[in-house]
Amino acid sequence: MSYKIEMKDQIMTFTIDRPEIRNAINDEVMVGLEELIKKVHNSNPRVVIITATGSRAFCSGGDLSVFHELKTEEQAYPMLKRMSEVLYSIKTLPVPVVALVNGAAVGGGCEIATACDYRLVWEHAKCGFIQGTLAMTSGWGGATYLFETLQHDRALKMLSDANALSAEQLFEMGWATKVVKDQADIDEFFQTMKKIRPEVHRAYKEVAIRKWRLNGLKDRVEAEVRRCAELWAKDAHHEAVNDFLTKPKK
Ligand SMILES: CC[C@H](C(=O)O)C(=O)SCCNC(=O)CCNC(=O)[C@H](O)C(C)(C)COP(=O)(O)OP(=O)(O)OC[C@H]1O[C@@H](n2cnc3c(N)ncnc32)[C@H](O)[C@@H]1OP(=O)(O)O
Repeated sequence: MSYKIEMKDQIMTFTIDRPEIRNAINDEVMVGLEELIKKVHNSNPRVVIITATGSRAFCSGGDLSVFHELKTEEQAYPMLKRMSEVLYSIKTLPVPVVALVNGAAVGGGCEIATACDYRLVWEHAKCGFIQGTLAMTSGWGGATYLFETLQHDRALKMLSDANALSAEQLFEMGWATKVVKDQADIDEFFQTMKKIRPEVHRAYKEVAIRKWRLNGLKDRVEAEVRRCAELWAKDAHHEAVNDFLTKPKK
C-alpha cells in the first residue's frame, strides 16, 4: 500500500509511503487521500496530520514516471482537477490539518503542504514550488493557497523563483509554522493545541472556511488548474519532464 491512515488519541495521521520514489503522488495515494477525507468527516478527530515515510522527502509532487504519459491538455486536466478537489477538501476540513514536513516538499508536494493549516518543517527539509523549472505552474491549487497564506510579494517570489528553500527561509517568510529539530519540538506544538477544547479549534476553522467560500477560493483554484493544463500540453514542459526522467542515475 502506498499510504497509511492511523488514528491515535483523536489524532488522524495520513502517511504517504512511497519513499523509494520520494513519496511522489500516484493514483493510489490520491485514493488514500480521498479515503482520509471521508474518514475525517465520519470519525471527527481533533486534528489531522499529513506526513510521509523516511526523512528524504515529504512529497516530490506528481509521479512523473506515470504522469509524463499525459500529453494533451485534455489528458492532463482530469488528473489535475481530481487532485485539486482532494486539496480543496483537505483545505476545508472542519478540523486543523498539520503538514509534518519530514523532508523535501517540492512541486505538488509543496502544494499539499500549503493546503494544510499548519506546516511543521524538519530543519533539514527543503521546499519549493519548482513547477516553473518544468515550464508550467502548480496545478493542484497550491498557488491559490499560497496567495492566501503569504504576503503578496513573498508568495509571487516563491512561485516565480521555482526553487527549493531551507526550513529557516521558509519560517522567515511565513510559510513554515515552526522549524522542528526533534520529536520534542513536535510534541510541544500539539501540547499547546491540546490545552484548548476541540470545538474551539473547529469554530475558528469555520471562520476561515466562511472567508474562502465568500472570496471564491474554489473558482480561483479551478482557473489555476485550467492554466496549468494549458501549459502542461506544451513542448517545453514535456521536454523538461523527459530531461528529469532520463537524467543519469546517481
Ligand atoms: C503533476 C503536477 C504536479 C503539480 O505541480 O501540480 C507536480 O508535482 S509535477 C512534479 C514536480 N516534481 C518534481 O519535479 C520533483 C522531482 N524530484 C526531485 O526534485 C528530487 O527527487 C527530490 C528533491 C524530491 C529528492 O532528491 P533526492 O536526491 O533525494 O532523490 P532523487 O532525485 O535521486 O530521487 C530518487 C528516485 O525517485 C525518483 N523521483 C523523485 N521524484 C519523483 C517524481 N516526482 N516523479 C517520479 N520519480 C521521482 C527519481 O527519479 C529517483 O529515481 P531513480 O530511479 O532511483 O533514479
